[in-house]
Amino acid sequence: MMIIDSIEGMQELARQARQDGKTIALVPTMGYLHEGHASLLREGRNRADVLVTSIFVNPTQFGPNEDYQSYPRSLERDCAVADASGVDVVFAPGPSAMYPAGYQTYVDVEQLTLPLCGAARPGHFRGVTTVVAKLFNIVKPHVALFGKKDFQQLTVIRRMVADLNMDIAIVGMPIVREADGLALSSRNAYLSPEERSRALCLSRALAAVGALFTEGERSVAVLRTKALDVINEAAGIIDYVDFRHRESLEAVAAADENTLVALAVRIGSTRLIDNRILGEEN
Ligand SMILES: Nc1ncnc2c1ncn2[C@@H]1O[C@H](COP(=O)(O)OP(=O)(O)OP(=O)(O)O)[C@@H](O)[C@H]1O
Ligand SMILES: CC(C)(CO)[C@@H](O)C(=O)[O-]
Ligand code: BAL
Repeated sequence: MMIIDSIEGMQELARQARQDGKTIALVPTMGYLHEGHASLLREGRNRADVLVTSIFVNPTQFGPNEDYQSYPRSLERDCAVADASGVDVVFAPGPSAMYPAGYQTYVDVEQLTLPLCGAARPGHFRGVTTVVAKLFNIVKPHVALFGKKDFQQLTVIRRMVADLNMDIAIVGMPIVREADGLALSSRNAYLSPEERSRALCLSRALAAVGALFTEGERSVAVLRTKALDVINEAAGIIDYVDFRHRESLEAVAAADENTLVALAVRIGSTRLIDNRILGEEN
């Protein structure tokens, strides 16, 4: 496995691979890799000749009062996970290589970034789409894989790829959870043992909503109240609990199989997200 930190080095490797007729898969990450990332890497391994993962904590997607500085980082550990998952190249550029002095170009997807995490984190998706577009230009993948845990991010990236005619297949991967239901997240590392157990309210709220839906309940007001009850009981601070169409992300008043239930909750100072589609298992 190679570790590349220079943009030119990565571009040259990608250019050569394409010239040799090889396909490239990219799994973009912010590092501190866990089993959720590993599931994306294993699928990427199946889908292309050359598997690249990027590790870059992207400053432009963090707000001024967010956790850019404290975000967990461990390149050595990440390289071990990447290697064990069949990665050929870890691309780990520094912030000044990605955003040199004078940098002033951004990619903005409009309506899809207005609700949910876009409303809660102004400017977040502008940073995400910008860095993902840059990574696509540097790594030149044929296919890129993203987790459904960040469901809105996946939707926004699909829109960007379609709107800007990027010739890249986007693959959405299922949410990987701990045995008790907690969605794996690098930010879980911030949780104390007591917070870790309260953090189960996210997946439990989604399960409770799913169970009511299966029993026939379709009123978003009723389903939402159920989720709020579960989260409030665990003293979670609600950022949003929202019911939206899975593709348009428009708000719905009555739930159906295509309804996305998305939530963001703070447990102590840690902000966690989770979601489910009502017609699906996960
Ligand atoms: N539990 C998970 N299951 C499936 N995919 C995941 C999971 N967690 C993260 N991913 C995916 O891995 C990719 C990189 O995500 P990222 O590095 O931000 O990890 P993260 O654990 O989501 O971190 P954070 O704590 O910042 O939310 C994204 O496409 C994300 O959706
Ligand atoms: C896609 C991404 C790597 C862009 O920085 C990030 O938002 C993430 O890890 O989900
Ligand atoms: N997984 C999305 C990255 C972020 O929260 O900034």
